[in-house]
Amino acid sequence: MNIEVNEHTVAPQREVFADKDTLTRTVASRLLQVLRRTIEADGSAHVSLTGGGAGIGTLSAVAEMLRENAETQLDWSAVHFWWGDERLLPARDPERNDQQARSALLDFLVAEHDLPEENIHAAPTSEDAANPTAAAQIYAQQLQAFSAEEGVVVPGSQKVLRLPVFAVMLLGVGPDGHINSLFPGKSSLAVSEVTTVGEEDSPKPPPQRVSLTFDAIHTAQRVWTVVAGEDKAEAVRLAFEPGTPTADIPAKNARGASETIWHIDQPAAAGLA
Ligand SMILES: O=C1O[C@H](COP(=O)(O)O)[C@@H](O)[C@H](O)[C@H]1O
Repeated sequence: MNIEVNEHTVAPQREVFADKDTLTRTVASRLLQVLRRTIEADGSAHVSLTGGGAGIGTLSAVAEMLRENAETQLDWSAVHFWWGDERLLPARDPERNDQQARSALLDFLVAEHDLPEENIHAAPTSEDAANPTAAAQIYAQQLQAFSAEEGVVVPGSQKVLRLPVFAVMLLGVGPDGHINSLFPGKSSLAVSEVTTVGEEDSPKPPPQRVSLTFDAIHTAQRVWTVVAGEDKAEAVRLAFEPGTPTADIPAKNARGASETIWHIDQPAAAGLA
């Protein structure tokens, strides 16, 4: 399978941090700044969240900063949360990315900062959808309901997708180089012109998942990877090595329409020159 990197998106910058804590606190602070600026400019802001250690760590860091400093407050009623991928499990299952995000930050925002429940756009659960394909269709409809009428053009193409414009899309990177639930060698990598795709057989449990596609990722204004830990070092090295096929390391194609930043801690950056 040959998957082309979308060269019309922005090539990645990378920033290396001493440790995961420094990384997550820096990204949390930048996220708050971008949300504030986007709300000022557009009246609302959409953000796509990720699961995984550094992704959830970033949300915990946002919560910590809000508890520490009233200066960081913003109008949370104007912020909408989505997910780049989700595990097809029952609603309250602790393995769901949305449940982990709720524990780290979202429940706190609802309770203390007037985030409306309806701004939390969880992907379908296994109670909502019988299989990943059905879940992908339902999630696509949820996204479409928040699309501008004219849709969003995938950079460098005539493809128009119906989804909100994400001010920021956070992405974790697995040790195998996966992002969202786009795993190496899977047919989901080649799915285009739609926003979502189902995965029946993820190599990382649980097997059934729903994910945004590469095309959907490329419409995000800012794509920020958050990568921590020595088990990610080989995936990070390969992602920045010119000849690596995207089908082997999907994270190579983690690129945004106006900004792409890899936030990497020292252990994960060990293989970089
Ligand atoms: O399964 C998933 O894994 C990735 C990365 O997780 P990590 O624990 O290796 O950091 C995550 O980004 C994705 O959202 C999640 O569903």
